[in-house]
Amino acid sequence: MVRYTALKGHYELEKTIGCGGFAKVKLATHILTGEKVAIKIMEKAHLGDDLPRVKLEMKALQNLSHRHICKLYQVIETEAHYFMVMEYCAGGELFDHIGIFYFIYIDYFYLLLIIGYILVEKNRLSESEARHFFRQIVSAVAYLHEQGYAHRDLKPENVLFDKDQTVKLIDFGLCAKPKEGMESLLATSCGSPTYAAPELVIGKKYFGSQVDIWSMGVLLYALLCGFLPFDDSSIDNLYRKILSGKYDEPEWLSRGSKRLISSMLQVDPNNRITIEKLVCHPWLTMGYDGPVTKGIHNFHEKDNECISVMSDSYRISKHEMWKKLSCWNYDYYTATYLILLTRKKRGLPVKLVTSSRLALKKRLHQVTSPDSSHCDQPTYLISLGKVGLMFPLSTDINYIRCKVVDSNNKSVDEKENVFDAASRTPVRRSIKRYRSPSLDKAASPGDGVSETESPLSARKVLYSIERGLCKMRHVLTPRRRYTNNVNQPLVLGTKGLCNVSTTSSNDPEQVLNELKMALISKGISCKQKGFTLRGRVEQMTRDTQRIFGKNKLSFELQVCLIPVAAGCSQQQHMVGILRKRLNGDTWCYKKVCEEVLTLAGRDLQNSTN
Ligand SMILES: Nc1ncnc2c1ncn2[C@@H]1O[C@H](COP(=O)(O)OP(=O)(O)OP(=O)(O)O)[C@@H](O)[C@H]1O
Repeated sequence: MVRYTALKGHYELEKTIGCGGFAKVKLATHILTGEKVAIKIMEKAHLGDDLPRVKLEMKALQNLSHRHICKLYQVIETEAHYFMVMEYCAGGELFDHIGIFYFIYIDYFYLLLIIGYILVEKNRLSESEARHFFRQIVSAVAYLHEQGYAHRDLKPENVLFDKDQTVKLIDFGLCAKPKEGMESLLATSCGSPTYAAPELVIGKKYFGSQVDIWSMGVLLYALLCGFLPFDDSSIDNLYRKILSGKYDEPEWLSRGSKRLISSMLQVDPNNRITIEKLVCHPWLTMGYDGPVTKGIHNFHEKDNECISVMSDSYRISKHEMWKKLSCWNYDYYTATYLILLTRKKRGLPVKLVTSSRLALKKRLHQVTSPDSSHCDQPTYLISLGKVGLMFPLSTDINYIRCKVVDSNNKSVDEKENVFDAASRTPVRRSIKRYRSPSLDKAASPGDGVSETESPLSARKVLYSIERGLCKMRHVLTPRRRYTNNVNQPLVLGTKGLCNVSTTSSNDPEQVLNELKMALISKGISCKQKGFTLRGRVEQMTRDTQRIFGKNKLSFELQVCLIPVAAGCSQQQHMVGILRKRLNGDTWCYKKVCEEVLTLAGRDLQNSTN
């Protein structure tokens, strides 16, 4: 794994959650607040001519502050990389709401259950669901246009959800802010072909606001229909369809939604609905008090509580703290402040990890060399001057064994602590002392080193660390997920299951095996880590091309458990498949998932009949 030293001490990196044409996006924890963040990592060497695009995205996000636009917290530039630390959108992509609806069934006994699932899991949204999400998208785009920006890459992949299912717009790499305002024409052809307006397709000059309206029309159509209005595997045919402006109107669309879609998908941009009219369109206001709201968040506001918490933590006056913050440098101060403010707006406590906890965490970050020879759990050596301290580092430690070692890594003392899970206090179980010949040699008689005593410095270190061990366990344990063992299926909560396909199987291993077989038989290379399969469509055979087009794609399918009721036992869980697109076209991803899940379902049924 690549180590990014610029993030050390401030963020703890976790898994990769997305890849784009320019960036890798990783999940991370902001250490001071313990909040999850997404870090977009871009390698300068790979950016080439796209460097201005990255700079534009960073600048735009520093200026924009809206409830439905993913918030930027920090920008870090090193010799080799750009890092953008952003709000983490844990709820997946809008696309997951459009749905993948195949499921795995076992036998006829479950037929009724299956019919139930068919009714629940569908490939398009109801009008009221679509309205709920689309109002949020329109709100963000109206704000963008008001600020003089056009997004120019609106598509379902760029509409994410946070854990409360609130829409967050991402990927401002193609946005434009014309110097003379939104009334000036743009010339750069950009965006995804399927969502591109006719004027972009023919390479005419265009208004940014008008191409965004067209893309939103395509998006709304996809939400309500479950497929695209203009689609073709040949790009020439696709462009021909876009320029004709002709698309099917399925019979389930209401008259109101047909009218709205048609007003957005006007080939002549001058006939297209404007954003001012869109926010109060009757279809969008139906069932709501009024037009789409602005939803502006003033993140650069002065909040005395957040400043006070930070000034206490950094041990500087509130005045000094605000002076640093109000420069809006998008450094670690800005990140901490914006995260605290976000927490406050969500009604969560405004607090930081205390300095003693931080000191412990810092020591953890001094970890230099993993060593597994001393203990059945992995052991790490932390350098503390002349002596080192070794202890097993694990997130579910109920016991910690520390060992003081000399500069040659030889043990001079060892302690063992068993934590009483209820009281969270350490109970010393045994102390085993080592006699180190090297220390013996080095120690003068006055040092007090004897057969039964460790050197003073080592003892001091041990006792000081011992006091902290209880806290360390506290720091490490609360953030455990239900299970962090990759060899156990992940247990999901009951909320926000939009990207999970349910199955009626109760055997996660069996589902995993069938999925694996299905991937392989479709010619998709797959890597397994515990209950997660990472699939890659890369080397195109004629067969895979026929099914998936020429797109490259990577995605994850994770077999997980879904509790049927809160606090239920393992037997009362349903087995589900959590989907995550990592890279590549979403419609291709949808097709792949459908094919694989159907095939796995068929095989499962055969194996149990
Ligand atoms: N804040 C976030 N929270 C969760 N996931 C994210 C976040 N930002 C990005 N992602 C994931 O990472 C993927 C790539 O991010 P993004 O689109 O910003 O990268 P990019 O290189 O600019 O992409 P593109 O090639 O489409 O322009 C997204 O599709 C999404 O799945």
